[in-house]
Amino acid sequence: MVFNKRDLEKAFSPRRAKKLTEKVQLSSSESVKPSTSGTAIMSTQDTSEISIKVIVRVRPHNERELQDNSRTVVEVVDDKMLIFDPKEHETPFFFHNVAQKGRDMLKKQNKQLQFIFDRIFSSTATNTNVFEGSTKNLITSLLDGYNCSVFAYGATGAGKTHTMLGTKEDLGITYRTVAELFSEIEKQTKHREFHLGVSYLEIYNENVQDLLHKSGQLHLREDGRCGVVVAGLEPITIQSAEELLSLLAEGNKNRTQHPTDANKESSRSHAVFQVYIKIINKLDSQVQRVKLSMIDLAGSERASATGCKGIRFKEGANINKSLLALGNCINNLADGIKHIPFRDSKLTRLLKDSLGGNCRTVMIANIGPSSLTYEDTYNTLRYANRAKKIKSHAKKNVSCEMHVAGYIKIVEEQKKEIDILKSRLAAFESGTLQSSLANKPNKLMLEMHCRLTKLYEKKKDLIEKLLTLESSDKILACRILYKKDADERLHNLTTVGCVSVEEQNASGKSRINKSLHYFQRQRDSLKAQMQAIWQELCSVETEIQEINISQQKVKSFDENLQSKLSLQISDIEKCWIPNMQHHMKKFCNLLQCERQSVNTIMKVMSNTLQNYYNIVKGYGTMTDKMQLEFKELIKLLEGFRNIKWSDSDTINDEENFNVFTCLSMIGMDPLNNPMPAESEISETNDDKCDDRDTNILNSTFDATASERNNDMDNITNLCESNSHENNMLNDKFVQEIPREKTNSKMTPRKRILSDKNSENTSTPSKQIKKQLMNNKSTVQNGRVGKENMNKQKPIQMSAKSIAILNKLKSNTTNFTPLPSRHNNAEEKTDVALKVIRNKERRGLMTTHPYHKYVIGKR
Ligand SMILES: Nc1ncnc2c1ncn2[C@@H]1O[C@H](COP(=O)(O)OP(=O)(O)OP(=O)(O)O)[C@@H](O)[C@H]1O
Repeated sequence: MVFNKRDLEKAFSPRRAKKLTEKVQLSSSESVKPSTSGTAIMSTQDTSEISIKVIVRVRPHNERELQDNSRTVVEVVDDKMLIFDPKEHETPFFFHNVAQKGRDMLKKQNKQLQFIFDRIFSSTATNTNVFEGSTKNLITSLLDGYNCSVFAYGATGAGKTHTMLGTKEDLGITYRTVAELFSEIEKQTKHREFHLGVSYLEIYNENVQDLLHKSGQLHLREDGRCGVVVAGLEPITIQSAEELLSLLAEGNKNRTQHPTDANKESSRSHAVFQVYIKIINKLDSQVQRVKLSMIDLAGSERASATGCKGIRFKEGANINKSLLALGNCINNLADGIKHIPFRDSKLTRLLKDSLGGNCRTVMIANIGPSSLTYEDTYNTLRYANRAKKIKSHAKKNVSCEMHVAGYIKIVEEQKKEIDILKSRLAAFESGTLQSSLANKPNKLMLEMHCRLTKLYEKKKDLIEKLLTLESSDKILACRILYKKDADERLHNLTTVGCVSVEEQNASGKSRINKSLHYFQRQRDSLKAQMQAIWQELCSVETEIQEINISQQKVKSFDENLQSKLSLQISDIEKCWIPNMQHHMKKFCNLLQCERQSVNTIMKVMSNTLQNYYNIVKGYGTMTDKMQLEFKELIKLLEGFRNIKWSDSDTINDEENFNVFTCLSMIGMDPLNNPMPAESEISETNDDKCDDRDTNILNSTFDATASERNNDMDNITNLCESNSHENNMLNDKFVQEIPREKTNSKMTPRKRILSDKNSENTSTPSKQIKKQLMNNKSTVQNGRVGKENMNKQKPIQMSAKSIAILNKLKSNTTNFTPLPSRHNNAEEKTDVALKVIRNKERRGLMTTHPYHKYVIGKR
């Protein structure tokens, strides 16, 4: 069957199209509004529907058209609108030399049809312009995974081949598109891998032939996955756009071309150039397969125009047949009719994807400008106008291989994970789990950890309280020690010889005893508090150990929880340090106070002794021995501090020293240690006062006795190195030493001074009594030096003073008093001494001067 112009016009008749549109509008609720801008307005919500992009290109006049002086029937208004068969500039019609109104009735009326397309290229446009306005943007879609098609339609000699293939001077859009493709691929090779293959085939007389291989007739096959494929077609891999050029040239050689009246190089077949691209994403191994089809259709032709006969005529008929099928498909697609007759021709079967399927399509309608091709141009424009309404359903191509590979990968990973979990579960059930899973805290573990945290907090709190109490206890023990020292000093000075019990009681001894009792009561209270805290601490420690044991039976804590507990334990151990520091501060303050007291005592005693010395000397009762004793005393006073300091290095009983200075750390492990106070102070409650004091101060006396005994030993040694005349003084110290040195408990005090080495065999008390009587007589006889009389008049003196006085009296040698230091402290001391002496004289003194002074100072 040969199709002529009437058949084609019928196929693309706007009237027919109108009827079909009305039918569709009645049968479908979806309405398609006519496009006025070249872009169809989609009424559906399916955004994947996109219209075919329709581009019109007007070729320039060819030689024949120019020679015939034909009229231009296409006027390009702008890049989107043209007017077909525009009105001509009318020359006036004259009848009998009179210009007539109205048109020339002999002339055909101009159609003046306005067409709007996506893009219109005038006759001056180059292939570069066409490429940039048509297929350049397709490359992005192509590499995004969309199939793309470009086909050139038009009458024979309208410039389809020129647009698609071009010339050497002006390469066509096929080459330019592939060149752009390679350019884009080059930019994406870092993340994606590309494999390109090209094929070039022709449909000639309804036969499919491979233009790049001599393969004979090929057959089209429907593939459910990939659509229509050409069986036996062998794509050729290319690496650059330049390779494509040679391939196209080679293919074109094989293409069926014959000269016709309309076109010297008329293509008698539909040429289909396809680029197959396999894209592999390097990151996730995703594979995409896309296809770019570029089709140079054979031109529709009128037999009269081509002048073809015979074979050429048959060719033309086949061409028209396939184009007619294409027109029918386009009409149905544009009208939204479900049945599309793709199978009517091999061309439509091959273009199935490009027109109505998964593809982004660009149609380039080529037209001639001349009135000589008036009908062809008109038909082509109507054809293109219909094609605008076609909507394709483009979607991204994602290879099934990617899904399978992805699923395989996921399945393998999950299998590995299941194996790991199974092995962990087995280990957990067998109780040998050491993995990180085993250490993950569960609810029970978290509860245990929470309880342990609270217990450790409580333990720290209790230990801090215990250390505070222990510090207070040690300070109290030290104060008791100093009180005992004061008592001893007082005792030595007030219980000499004839001093009565009343006088002794009237001294500061009873007050000291009261203080001692008070301190002891305080220590008892502290001890009771420590006892309570200690018991609480023991119960907390027991609970901690129980939790630890039960927790270890289940499983150990994970690293995080364990490190938190370790931190708490470390905090508990460290809390000893600030408490110890605080205790040392208090202890040093106490030592400083005591040192000041002792210094004051020494000053006062030195002044007193000097006064007495002067009195005795004034009375002329100073003996040599007294004077020697005085000198030795001065020597001792001078060197006393030095000896003290050097002795501090000789402390060898470190444990006893630590009793006062160091706080114990046994609270850290209460279950394996006794309470701090119990470890240091023995419990005996025999006597009320002395024994009790002794018990309380067991540790205290041990420490200080040792220390002091060292002092005494040193002093003794020093004295022995001098002369035998020091013996009396030595004996004085020596007889005190055994009380502290040999007994941990305080022994009853010896109140009689003995001097075995003394020439005088009488007891010191007797001597004192004797001397006291002598002094009394001396005083009564008024033999008192004027100087001394002016300063003081001793009427009543304490027994100790009298004893010292007698000693001084026995010293007959002259002694120059030490130069007094004129400073404020000494002046104050002198004033205090005067007050004391006056009291002594009046017999009003009820306490020891030192004691009163010191108390007043404090
Ligand atoms: N835009 C243009 N600029 C310059 N010359 C053109 C242009 N378009 C077409 N021609 C020329 O017109 C002639 C016919 O063009 P072409 O062969 O491309 O037509 P065709 O549509 O492919 O015809 P057929 O369908 O018969 O193959 C050629 O000699 C070509 O060089």
